[in-house]
Amino acid sequence: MANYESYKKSLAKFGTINLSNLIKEHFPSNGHKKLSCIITNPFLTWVADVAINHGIPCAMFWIQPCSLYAIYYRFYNKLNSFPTLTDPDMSVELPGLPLLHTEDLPSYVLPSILFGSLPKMFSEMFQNMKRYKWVLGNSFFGLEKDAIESMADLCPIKCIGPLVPPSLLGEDEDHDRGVEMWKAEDTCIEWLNKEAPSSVIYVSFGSVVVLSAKQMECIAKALKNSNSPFIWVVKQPDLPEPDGFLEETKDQGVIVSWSPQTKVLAHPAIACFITHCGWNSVLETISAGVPVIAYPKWSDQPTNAKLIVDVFRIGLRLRANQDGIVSNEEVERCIREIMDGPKCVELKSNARELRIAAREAVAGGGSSDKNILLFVDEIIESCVQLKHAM
Ligand SMILES: O=c1ccn([C@@H]2O[C@H](COP(=O)(O)OP(=O)(O)O[C@H]3O[C@H](CO)[C@@H](O)[C@H](O)[C@H]3O)[C@@H](O)[C@H]2O)c(=O)[nH]1
Repeated sequence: MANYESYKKSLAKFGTINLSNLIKEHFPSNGHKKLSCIITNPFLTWVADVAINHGIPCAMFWIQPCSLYAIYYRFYNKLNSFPTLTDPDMSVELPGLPLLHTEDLPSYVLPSILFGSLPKMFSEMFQNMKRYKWVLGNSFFGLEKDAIESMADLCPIKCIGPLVPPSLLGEDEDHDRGVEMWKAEDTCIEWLNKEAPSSVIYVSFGSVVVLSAKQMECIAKALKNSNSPFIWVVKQPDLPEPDGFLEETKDQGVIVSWSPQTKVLAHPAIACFITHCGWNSVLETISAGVPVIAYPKWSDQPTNAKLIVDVFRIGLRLRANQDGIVSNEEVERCIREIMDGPKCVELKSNARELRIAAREAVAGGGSSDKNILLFVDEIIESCVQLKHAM
């Protein structure tokens, strides 16, 4: 953590100097080329200060759900009541959101985790939102309508998402751009091609979460007992496994260290996604129309799981026992329920509807498309105003 703190400080110090130099060099104040806007993410708060110092309007691109934006804004500006050390289990009632119990709140607003580098940064940022002329969100209006509307008079957020590879939204794969964090094992797609439609469980916990050996064993046992084909992304070098798991499941599933996730989710053989609920994974599963088994760990993930179950209505949530472990029986229960249970049809149908809604949002004339055009118009407008003021 000490290293992370000094890394952050040095990034802010040298980032400020370098970005300022870059602007001075390429867009000098007496030159004819002007920077009309800087877009930054929420984790580089110093970028907004550089932009202000150079008289350039700044937009913040919020990369988690708008619901989280609303929660943090209200929390850090003390607009509503949140759990405290003396009342740690209170439920939180906020406009545009379902009633949030402690287990649904982002971990950073919990009284036990209030301190640390990220809460400090969020606190400074959310109390200084005037530095941003625009806040853009990686979501879409139809998905989080109530939360978005609840912020309209406070500090509006305009959604321009979902920002997922175009192939997930029905476009040609050639249009996909982006960087892969790690080299994906594409062979799992060949394996998927041989599986029946809607039969495969996909399991992945994103780039950060690492599960305990005990937890991995429970998941392994559940996958084996489900008798369903599976793809499981395991980043740890050693897979803690119950005796004989690899041998006994060699014809049932595939374990990869990193998958081509968006291609996997778009594949017709996928039936459901067991996920830690990172927001990118959530947007990807929504765009692919795949129902979810939610296993949130920290940060925004508990709230994302709440949204998945109670707002988007496309999934189920795993419950941990008193030791903090999700048992294999619990995982098996949710697998049975999502594959075959009474709610299965409804969850699938809701997921299909959201898939359509996501495509409509980014298509010409859709809500996200309109917002991005509006954003561009406003940038042009602010350039004109600046010119007149000079
Ligand atoms: O085998 C894999 C596993 C994941 N992915 C990709 O990796 C990304 C993972 O992103 P996300 O689902 O958001 O998870 P994290 O990497 O854990 O994201 C962090 O950042 C997110 C955005 O702020 C937060 O929502 C999460 O809580 C936080 O853990 C996605 O695009 C996946 O498609 C792959 O390509 N292959």
